[in-house]
Amino acid sequence: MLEALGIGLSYGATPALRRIDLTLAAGSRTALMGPSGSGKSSLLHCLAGILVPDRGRVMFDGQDLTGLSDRERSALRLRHMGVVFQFGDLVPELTLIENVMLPLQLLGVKRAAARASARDLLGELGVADVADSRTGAVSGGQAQRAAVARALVHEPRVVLADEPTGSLDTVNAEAVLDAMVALSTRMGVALVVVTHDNLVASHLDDLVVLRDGMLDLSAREAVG
Ligand SMILES: Nc1ncnc2c1ncn2[C@@H]1O[C@H](COP(=O)(O)OP(=O)(O)OP(=O)(O)O)[C@@H](O)[C@H]1O
Repeated sequence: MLEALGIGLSYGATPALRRIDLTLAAGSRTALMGPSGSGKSSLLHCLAGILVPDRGRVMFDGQDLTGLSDRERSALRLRHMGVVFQFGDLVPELTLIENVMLPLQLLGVKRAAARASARDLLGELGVADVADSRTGAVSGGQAQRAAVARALVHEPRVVLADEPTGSLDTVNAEAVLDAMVALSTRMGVALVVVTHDNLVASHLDDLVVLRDGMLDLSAREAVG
C-alpha cells in the first residue's frame, strides 16, 4: 500500500536518509524506532508526502508521490492519510470538535454530518465532554485524543504518527495509544508510529529500526 523505494534525503550537506527500502501493507501496524537523529521523522514525512526525497520514490497504491505537485500530494494526503504530531498540532482558534470536523469538511462532507461523525469519534476516545472547548482549555492528553480523532475521522488508508504520545505521562500515553490502535484496527487503517518508547512499540506488530539514515536490519531480525 505504501512503499519507499531507495529513498535518500539530505538537508544541505547533512544526509538524513541514505537508501531506504520499505513496504507497508494495508492494515499493518509498524513502529519506527532508532536513536535521535537517525532519520525517523524525515522518513515519516517522506511517506506522508510532506517532504519529497532527493532520490528514490514513494509509492502509494501504485502511484508515485514524488511525481506529484505539492497540491496533488496535499489532496492525496487529505483523502487517504491521517497525520499525528507530538504536540497534536490542532488549530488553537477552533474547538476540539471543529478541529476533528476539518478533514471531512475539506472533503466536502456537510457540516451537520461532519459534526455527528466527529462527535461520535470524540466519544469513543473519551473526550465528548470537552468537544466544544478550545484546545488551550483542555489537557495535553485530551488534545492529543482529538488529534487522533482528526487523523482517523475520514477513515484514511494509513495514519502516520510522529511521537504521538511523547508529550504525555505514562497513563495518558498508554490510553491514547490503545485507543489509536483499537480504532485503526476496527477501521482497517494502517499505522506507522515513530517512537522512542519500547512500550509504544510493543502495541504494534512490526518494528523498523533506523540508524544513521539507514535501515538496521539486524535489529528487525532480532525482534522478528
Ligand atoms: N530541517 C532540518 N534542517 C537541517 N537538518 C535537519 C532538519 N531536520 C532534520 N535534520 C537532520 O537530519 C537528520 C535526521 O533527522 P530526523 O529528525 O529525521 O531524525 P529523528 O530520528 O526523527 O530524530 P529525533 O528522534 O531526535 O526526532 C539529523 O541529523 C538532523 O539533525
